[in-house]
Parts: sequence; C-alpha cells; structure tokens
Amino acid sequence: GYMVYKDPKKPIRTRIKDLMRRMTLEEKIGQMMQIERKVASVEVMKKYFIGSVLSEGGSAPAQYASAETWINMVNDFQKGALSTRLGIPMIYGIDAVHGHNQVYKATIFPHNIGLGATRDPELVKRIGSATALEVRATGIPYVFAPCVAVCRDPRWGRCYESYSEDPKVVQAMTEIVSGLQGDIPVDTPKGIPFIGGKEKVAACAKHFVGDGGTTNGTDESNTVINMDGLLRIHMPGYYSSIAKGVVTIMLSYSSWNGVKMHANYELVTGFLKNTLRFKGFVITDFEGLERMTTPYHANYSHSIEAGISAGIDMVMVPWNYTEFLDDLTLLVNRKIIPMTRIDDAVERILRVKFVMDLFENPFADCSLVEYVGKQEHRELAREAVRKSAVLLKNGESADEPLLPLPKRTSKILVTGSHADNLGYQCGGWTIQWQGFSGNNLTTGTTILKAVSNAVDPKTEVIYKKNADADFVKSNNFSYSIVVVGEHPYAETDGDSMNLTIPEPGPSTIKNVCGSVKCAVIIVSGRPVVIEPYLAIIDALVAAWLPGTEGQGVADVLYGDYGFTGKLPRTWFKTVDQLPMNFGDPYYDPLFPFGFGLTTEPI
Ligand SMILES: OC[C@@H]1[C@@H](O)[C@H](O)[C@@H](O)c2nc(CNc3ccccc3)cn21
Repeated sequence: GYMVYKDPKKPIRTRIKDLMRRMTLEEKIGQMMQIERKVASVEVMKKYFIGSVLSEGGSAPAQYASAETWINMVNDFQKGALSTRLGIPMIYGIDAVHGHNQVYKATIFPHNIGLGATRDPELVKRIGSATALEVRATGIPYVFAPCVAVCRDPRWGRCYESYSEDPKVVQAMTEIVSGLQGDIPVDTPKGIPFIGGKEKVAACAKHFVGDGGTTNGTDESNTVINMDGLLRIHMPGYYSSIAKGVVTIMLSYSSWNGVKMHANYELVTGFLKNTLRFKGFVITDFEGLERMTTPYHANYSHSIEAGISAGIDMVMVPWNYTEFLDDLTLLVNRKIIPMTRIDDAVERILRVKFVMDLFENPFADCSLVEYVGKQEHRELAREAVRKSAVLLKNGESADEPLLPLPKRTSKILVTGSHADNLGYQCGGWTIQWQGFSGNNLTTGTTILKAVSNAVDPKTEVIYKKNADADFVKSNNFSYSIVVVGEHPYAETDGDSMNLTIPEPGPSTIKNVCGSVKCAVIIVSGRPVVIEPYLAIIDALVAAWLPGTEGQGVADVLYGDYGFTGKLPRTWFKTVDQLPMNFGDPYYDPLFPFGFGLTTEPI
C-alpha cells in the first residue's frame, strides 16, 4: 500500500520522518551496520536489516572479475536488503583511492602524493569524475575517498595517500569531491550532503582527524598537538570537503593527545556535527571499535558505548555484526545510550540514501560497463603522470642538461627493479590491499614499455633488470634510464624508520651511473634516502606511484611535454632530521617543499 516514505514527490525530511517512526530498534541498528562482502548474503541482509556492505582492500567477487560480475554481486545484496519489511536499500562502499583500484583493467591514477605534485585542482576534479564513472560502471555508489590527511612525517606508511604536508595544497585537492559527487548547487546550505546523479558517487573525507600527524609517523598512533595546531594543519581539508558537500566522513584509528578519535565526542559531535554543521554520516574505520582497545576487542561493549556516544553513525563492523547488534541493543534498552542518539545516526544515513536516489534507483545496470579502463580515462591518467613527475636534478649545470633525452640514438639501457613492474609502479591499494608485483594482475604500460614506445624505431633499447658495471662497460650505451624505488605497501606495513631504497636499487644506481650517463627515476610513495648517490646521478626524477599509465613518464623524459611538477613535501637529507616540514624553525632539506626543475617541450 501507499507509504509516505516511498513517495518521491514528498520532501526528503518528510520521507525520513515517516520511515523512522515505522522502524524497530533492530531495523535502526541494522542501518548502522556495514559488513564485509565475504560474510554478506541475501539471507544475512534480510535477517539483520543490514544497511551497508563493503569490499575491504583486495576483496573482489573473483580474480579478474568483470564489471558485470561486480554488478551482479552488488545487486544480489541489494535484493536481500529490499526484501526486508520496510525495503530500505543498502549502500555498497569500496576504496577507490587512485581510480577504481580493486577492479581488473580499471584505470589506476597516480596516488595522492603525485596529484599534490601537479598543483592542478582542475585535473584532480576530472580524475574524480572519471573515477566515479568507473566505480558506477561496477554498480557501486560509494567510495572511501578522498584521504585528506596532511602527512607531516614521511616515515608514515600512508604518506602517499596524503596530497601534501601543506594543508593549503590538501584543501585545493578536495576538488576531487566535486569530481566524485558532482558540483554542489550554489544555494545548498552548508554541510548538506549532495550527489549529482547516477554517474556520481558518495565520497568520504578521511581519516578524521590528524591521521597524518602521529608521532614519528607511526600508523594509528598518537597525534600530539594543541587545538590551534590541529585546526591550522589537520582540519582545513574537512572545511573544504564539507563546503563541497562531502556526504560521509571516516574516523581515524589514531588518537589526539591520547584520546582515541573513535571515542572523541568533542571533535566528532561538538566540532564536526555542531560547529561545522556536517549533516552527512560519520563512519568508523574498519573494526574501528574493536581496535579502540589494546588488546583488540577488549571490553567491546564499552567501546561501542564510547563510539556511538561520541557521534559515530555507521559502524564498519566487517565480521562480528551480530555481537555488535546484541551489545548495542542492550545499551539502548538499559538507557545507557538514548534513542535520540540512534535516531540521529539513522536519520543521517537515511538522508544520504534519499539524497542519492537509492530508494528510486537501488539497482545498477550494465549501461556504463565500457567506462572501466576507458582509453580517455587512461589519457587523463597519463596527463596526471606527466604533471606529477618532479625533476630534482638535470645535469651538473643548467647549460648541459641531460633531459630531455634524444629519441634517436644507437643504443640505450633501461634497468632497475621498477622498470618493468606494473605492480610496483601502482603501489599499495591496487588489486590487493598491499599492492602486487609483476605485470599480470591488471593492464597498463610499464616504464620500460613507455620508453620503447617513445624512442625512434632505429634506437636499440636494451633491458637488463639489475645491470652491473661490467655489463654497462661491455656495451656502448648512449645513456641509461635507471628505475628503482620502494615496494608496494599499505598502512602499518609501510611504516619505515630508515626510508631507504631496498637493494639492489642503490647498487644498480652505483653500478650504472658510475659508467654511463644516467637518468634515475624513483618510484616511491614518499621521499627516500637519495643524498649519498646524488653526485653520481646525472638526472633525477621523482615519479611517486604513477599507476598504470607509465607512458606519462616517457612523455616528460623525452620532451614531448615539459617537466612542471613541484615537490608536495620536503625531501630530507637524512632521516634523523624528521619530522621536518616547510615553515619549521629548523629547515635544512635536500630539496625544499615546492622545488621542481622545469624543461621546455621539444
Ligand atoms: O578498506 C576499508 C578501510 C579503508 O577505507 C581505510 O582507509 C583504512 O584505514 C582501512 N584499513 C582497513 C583494514 N585494516 C587492517 C589493518 C591491520 C590488519 C587488518 C586490517 C580497512 N580500511
């Protein structure tokens, strides 16, 4: 029969009110639970009134799964949700943090540190639009992006997910929110969520707040800074994201001055919801409540009370959602958590679902599948790669630059662990949570292939993964391209106290650059130790984590385009200087924030 909440002609607030008054406590708590796809099913969706499902890093319906396979999976979960008494649609979320990075053949864009180096917000907005299309092509309407962390210590394993050490650069790059969600209508009141239609997705500014400011860059640890410092350095990305209508905000595992963000009422409710008037929903990180305590999951019921009371609306409770449901039900029945808090959470979640048209359009169709890895998206990614590359050294003096390299010559050497490895050049959060090695798990252009594509057909390109001095001396190479750097990593696995390039990178640099002109390309998620080798390196390029479109590196190496990238973060001399950021009283970098040599296109 007719019900107001099902009537798209009624105002959203009227539909929410009508729906809320019909809901049982169990149905309300169901809306607050986001579970992982591996434990989700039509039955579970129906039995527990699940409001949301996610793919954790690397969690796909199958290896090499097509867009259609993704769509069928998402639609199945949706059928379960719609078969409940009130038929509230579920929302599916995934980490699309540098393109739709979990999907085979999707376009993989440079990670955020590279986008920060472009200083091009309009480009980043276009990347958001392209990403939204590829995500919608697989039937998914919600992404856990952008990360607006301000990484203040490159020893942090997630520094590459941060656009810059400078909050102003991070604020500029929140243009990606407008690309992902669509431009917010000018008259929209501040903080109201907005999504611009079926080719746009709900975004998620993360991780609130101060994730990039932890001591020594230790992931998930403690950010020690006063309120002024927090607001000046770590908060601006949220001002800009909310002004652009960001629909959700994810909390950080980290603490601020010893208080867990997942239990921080003053910042989550007091500041974010009341002062900034954020009207979307606040979501935990993965097992955020379980990981509030050491040991993990200790005193879980208290963690639930602390988190929900702090202002958490949706809980990423991937596995033990039945325990969460039981504990929270008890807390409400005992009046430890007031129903008004539950109603605030559910109202925010429902508002997002109504705003996103999920009630009227709960199912995905196959109309967009050809957008996955679309050539024009790859061209956009190639443009981003060009603009993200930072030229740090070019010959011993300005009047004898090595770059741009000549395309026409007799014989050149391409060498290094990262020259022919698509997984390495994409970095973490690519197909697998921790990224991958090799060229088989998705499609793209390695830097080796890019060089071969770029040079004159008469030029002989010799590839040797780890060339030694004898090999170089026994050949008469005109010049060499040495591609080395970090192996892929994500989160805590990326924390590093030494920031060295793993062997045989340094040896390859020494072996090759000691015998022939060399252009060294660093593939890394952050500045790494390079000072000891700088003197023997003729040209040095920071390529960051460029993604699948390695052709963009060759574009600037060979002068089809000029180098324009600028360092989005300070390049240290030695790690014992850290943390060291632009504006610090002690500032003695190898290359300062904003540094970048340029070349003219040929
Ligand atoms: O993938 C979901 C979220 C992601 O959006 C967050 O940015 C990130 O902090 C995040 N981490 C995990 C999984 N973390 C984890 C860490 C150690 C062991 C097992 C899982 C999931 N997620």
